[in-house]
Amino acid sequence: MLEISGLSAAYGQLTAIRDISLTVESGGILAVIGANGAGKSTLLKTIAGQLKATTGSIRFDGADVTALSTHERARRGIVLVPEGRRLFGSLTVHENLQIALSAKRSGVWSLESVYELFPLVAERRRRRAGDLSGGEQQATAIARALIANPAVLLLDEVSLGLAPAIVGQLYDRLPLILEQGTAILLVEQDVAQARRVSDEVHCLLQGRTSLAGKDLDLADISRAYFGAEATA
Ligand SMILES: Nc1ncnc2c1ncn2[C@@H]1O[C@H](COP(=O)(O)OP(=O)(O)OP(=O)(O)O)[C@@H](O)[C@H]1O
Repeated sequence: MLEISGLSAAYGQLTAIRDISLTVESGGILAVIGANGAGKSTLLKTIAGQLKATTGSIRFDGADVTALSTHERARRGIVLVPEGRRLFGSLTVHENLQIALSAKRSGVWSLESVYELFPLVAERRRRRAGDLSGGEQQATAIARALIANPAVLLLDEVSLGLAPAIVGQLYDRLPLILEQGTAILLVEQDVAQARRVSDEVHCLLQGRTSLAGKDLDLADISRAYFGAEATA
């Protein structure tokens, strides 16, 4: 469904990702791991169209979307939940979700069904988003993205700043999203979480793929994550 080939992207002179290739199938889940600054967020931003690719291609549902705008990619079903959640803090949870209705594609996800998926978000619907806990905000951000009925959901560091128990609860919802045929590409610094929830792990080191595959050995992941020198 999503096929990235030889993808590179840069901020001015700084090339942040180089020659990345990966594939995510419909209903599949792939986790991108790596240390701070490895290029994980850059990869998601480039796939979502917020950053222009300098080389390589992004194919989605059989079409080349590399040159399309963020808006057009979203219309086709590529939806990003950015790092930091970016909710409208002064609006209620319900209002934040209502805004997403304007970008709604057809599918099972609606206000009712995302409230069912995240009962805590439903309970907090009349609260200002800025007053919610980090976990509640993250659930709201995922709910907002789902309302668009994405074909592929890009999740940037769901666990950032959250207690492990909350992260576990959020990740436990993912199989219900995958069941609908949505693919998920997520970024995660926590290797154990990444391995637990994904079919496949893709490790970045200084912008390049250092390891990728299924059922990877922990020692290999550690070398790929930190670089060979760090573990030597
Ligand atoms: N807006 C930007 N302008 C310039 N350089 C940037 C920008 N955003 C990121 N970078 C640089 O690009 C590289 C990759 O950053 P990126 O945020 O993609 O890494 P990351 O793996 O997501 O790390 P983190 O876990 O810290 O978010 C880093 O060297 C970073 O300093």
